Formats: sequence, structure tokens, C-alpha cells
Amino acid sequence: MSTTTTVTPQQRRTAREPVLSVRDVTVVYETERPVTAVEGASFELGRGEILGLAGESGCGKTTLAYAVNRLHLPPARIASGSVTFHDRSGENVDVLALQDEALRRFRWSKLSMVFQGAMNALNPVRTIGAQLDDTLRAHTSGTDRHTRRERCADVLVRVGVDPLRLRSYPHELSGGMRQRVMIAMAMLLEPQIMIMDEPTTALDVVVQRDILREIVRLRDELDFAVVFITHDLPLLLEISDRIAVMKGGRIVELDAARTLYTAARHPYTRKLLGSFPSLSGDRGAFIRTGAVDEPEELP
Ligand SMILES: Nc1ncnc2c1ncn2[C@@H]1O[C@H](COP(=O)(O)OP(=O)(O)OP(=O)(O)O)[C@@H](O)[C@H]1O
Repeated sequence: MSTTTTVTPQQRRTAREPVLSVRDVTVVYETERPVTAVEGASFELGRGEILGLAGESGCGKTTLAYAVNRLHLPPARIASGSVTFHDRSGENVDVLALQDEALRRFRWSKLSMVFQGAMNALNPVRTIGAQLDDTLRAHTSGTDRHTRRERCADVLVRVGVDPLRLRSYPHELSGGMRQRVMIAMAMLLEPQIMIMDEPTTALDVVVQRDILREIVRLRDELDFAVVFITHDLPLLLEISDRIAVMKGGRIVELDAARTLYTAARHPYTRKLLGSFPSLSGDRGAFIRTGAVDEPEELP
């Protein structure tokens, strides 16, 4: 007689091996009156998992993301903690100890980041193709021009942009397309983790939804993990496997998206959920559109 266990894709992902372990990270802005922007933050990111990072403005989301990627600049200082990247090869990388060339290689190729308003970071006087090629050349040696061109065209197609746009200048593209190009750039070196900090905030809702759907689809296809930062909790509930809620520099709750929605434990999470009418109103029947929650029968 065989027994069957119902395992959701969500459980499968969170049960997966970790790709990143963040332990007790504290970040202080050493200003005249030092500000502890992140205090004792710990989380584990599973391979291929989408982890949402939610919380009100100023709670420390961006500071934490920058620290994990070592992009923080003085006066910010990582006062304590550890960040370990678990490479697909089996190697464990102490991210906070990386220096110079090793750190440069780590960024983009292992962990890449899409910033708030990244679309405005494109160089206005260089074509999209030239800018994608710059990133590729900086990280891959000995790849010929034709192969690089094909790779650049391929990532554009993946994010839904016509590869003919390689010849375009940023001003010839809509905001949504430029943001897609930035996501393509972050994907270029096939990183195992992508950190996205409010990547769609500046875009209208329809474009925002399209891009998010694309990110979830790409994750399903390519199996990179995502840390997705926003204060838009309904959005996170739709796309995330798990969600961490931050308040005053601390992660106060971290759970599967569905559990957080139906049975939040921390009063602040409940308050946050209650502050979105779409989640709390009479017609608040919340529908997950992501491809993450259909149960699946496993033998
Ligand atoms: N350069 C700085 N110097 C001093 N304090 C800073 C600096 N940058 C950020 N802070 C403080 O650190 C705290 C966390 O800021 P952070 O930008 O990480 O929050 P956030 O949750 O990402 O906010 P938002 O959603 O508005 O981007 C805030 O109290 C902020 O005032």
C-alpha cells in the first residue's frame, strides 16, 4: 500500500537547500548620533525561493539589502553578523570578508541587484546593446563579440523586450521597457540571487503587474532566488514564497506568504495587513495569481 503526501511547490522551495544565510546582521549609520538602521537581522534564502521583505518606509529594508550585497557606504557600517553565500559548486563564501576583485566578481555573477529607479541609471548616450555588452565584457574574458551579442539579445527576449532594441538609446524606450532592460542586465551573468528593491514602484500598475509576472516566470524557469523589497504587502503576498516583515530595523516575523496572510502572529504584521483595504474589506477574498500555491501530489 502506498501513502501519498501533499506537498505544495511553496513547501518544496522552502525545504530546499539555502543559497544565502544572513545571521544577526546589525548595521549602524555612524552619524553624529549613530542610527542602528538594522538590528540582529537573520534569515535564510532557499535556492529558487522568492523572499519578500516588507515594512514601512525607514524600517531598514534598503540598508539590509545593501549590506548583504556589500554596497553600503560610510557612514553605514556593518557592526556585527555574517552573510554566507552557498554557491552551486558547494563552496561557502563569507560575503563580508570579500575584498576588491573577489567582491567585484561576486556581484553580478553570483548576486545581482535591481535598484529603486534603476531605469534612470542607464547611460543616456550609449545604446542598450553597448551597456549590456559592457557588463558582460567586464565579467567574462575570452568571449567573442558574436557570442556576447547573442547573449545580450537572449536576455532581452527573456524579459519581453524586442532584441532590435539593442540598438536603441534609453530615451527611445518607455519606463517599463527601461526597467525590463535593468532586470535583463541583472540576469545577464545568471546570478543565483537577485535582490530587487522596489523595482516597479515608479511604473503604472498594469506595467508593474506584467513585469512581476515575468519575474515569477523567469524564476520558475531559471531557478534563481529573489529577495523582493517593497512596502506593498498585497503585492508580496501574490509573488512571494515567504515574507519577512521588518519594523524599526528588526525582522519581527518571517513566514510562508499564505500563513502570514491567514495567521499572522505579530501585531505589527496584522496592523500592516489591516491597512490595505483590498486585504481586509468585505470583498477581501484574496487571490494569489502566482504559480506558487497549487498543491501537488507526490508519491
Ligand atoms: N546615510 C544615512 N545616514 C544616516 N541615517 C540613514 C542614512 N540612510 C538611511 N538612514 C536611516 O536608516 C534607517 C533605515 O533606512 P532605509 O532606507 O534602509 O529604510 P527603508 O525601509 O528601505 O525605507 P524606504 O522604504 O523609504 O526605502 C532610517 O531611519 C533612515 O533614516
